[in-house]
Amino acid sequence: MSRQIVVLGGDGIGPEVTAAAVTVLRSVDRRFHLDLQFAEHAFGGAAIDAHQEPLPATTLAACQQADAILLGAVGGPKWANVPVAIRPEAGLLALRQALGLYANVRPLKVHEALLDASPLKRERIEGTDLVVVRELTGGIYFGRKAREGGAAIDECRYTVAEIERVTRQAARLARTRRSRLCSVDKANVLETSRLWRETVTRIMAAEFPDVAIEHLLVDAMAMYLVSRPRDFDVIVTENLFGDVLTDEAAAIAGSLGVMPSSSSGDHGPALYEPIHGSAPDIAGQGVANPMGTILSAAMMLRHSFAQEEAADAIEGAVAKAIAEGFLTRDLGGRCSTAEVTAKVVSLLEAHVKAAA
Ligand SMILES: NC(=O)c1ccc[n+]([C@@H]2O[C@H](COP(=O)([O-])OP(=O)(O)OC[C@H]3O[C@@H](n4cnc5c(N)ncnc54)[C@H](O)[C@@H]3O)[C@@H](O)[C@H]2O)c1
Ligand SMILES: CC(C)[C@H](C(=O)O)[C@@H](O)C(=O)O
Ligand SMILES: [Mg+2]
Repeated sequence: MSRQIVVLGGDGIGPEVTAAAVTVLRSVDRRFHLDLQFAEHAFGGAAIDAHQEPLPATTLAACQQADAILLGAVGGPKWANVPVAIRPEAGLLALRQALGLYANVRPLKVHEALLDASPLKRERIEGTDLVVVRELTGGIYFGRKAREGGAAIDECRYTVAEIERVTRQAARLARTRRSRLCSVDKANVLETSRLWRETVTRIMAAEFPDVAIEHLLVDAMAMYLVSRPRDFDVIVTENLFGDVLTDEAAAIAGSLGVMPSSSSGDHGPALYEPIHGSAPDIAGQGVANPMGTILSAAMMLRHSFAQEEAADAIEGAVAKAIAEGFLTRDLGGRCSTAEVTAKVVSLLEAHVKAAA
């Protein structure tokens, strides 16, 4: 049974990091016989250039029929002035919405060898192991947007059902970990946040009495995340807060370049992408850190294809490459994208031979 993976490289360093992850997946495939098939499709700014729209119908149809999707990143200065409705980022939001990918899982585990790559003190961050579950298809990102008179409007709207389903995903994930959930909102000011807090409280009491729940305001959370990150297990929050807090969390990991993610809904294929953007400042130089995308590919093997062993092998190889100092510039190293990728592949091959 072959597995169809749609690859959306996108823009800037996007195609560089997806190519690295595909190289790693092909290597794993040779050892674990997963029968992975890859098909690349136009997306983001590259699709605007070729087809005048960031999410062409053919790309969306291919994604809908895929078993999983691997995405690099979209956007960049070249498309800064295209009409808002067809910006590269609008294509990404449209894809998330069309596929119903409401639960975006962004894990953060600090690697021992990267403790000094973080701007934070090592004794504060050592042992950090948390996951942010970011609501991805609601909130201010998808509300009504308008210009009226001299003003601009971005409506923030959440339904009870949207909050319930992401809470359940986060609580189920917490059960597989340390059974602690922290819900982040701004319930002292926002009506959507008051509904968020009420709903999370009700679902947790009724369905997850075994999972400890705490509620924090987002401004305090922004501070706790860097002052006591070890205290958190699973964090659940709305779309915009999750976007901001996870880039902040990347500073704990050492770089945005190492943070993976998965986005899934109740049906259909899930999407896997690093949390970083197209990094126009380093695009085309061959120095992008491919680890976030490679680790996203490991999440794909685990969650979409139930290939625990293959996923563990990739994560183990990335950890070993880090421990042996095969690092790109963002982590203080001198390796190119290709050198890091080749190292991960050679460690994977050695690992599989040793296990055989
Ligand atoms: N999911 C996505 O497609 C996505 C996510 C975030 C931003 N964006 C878009 O990307 C464009 C650039 O945004 P930005 O500059 O604010 O954020 P960015 O994440 O692209 O870059 C921020 C900084 O981190 C560095 N960086 C990011 N990923 C890296 C990697 N893998 N290796 C080494 N360094 C890395 C960059 O060089 C830059 O200095 C914008 O158009 C934005 O909308 C897209
Ligand atoms: C590019 C942008 C639309 C996107 C977001 O805000 O969701 C990005 O920052 C992310 O974190 O995936
Ligand atoms: Mg972001």
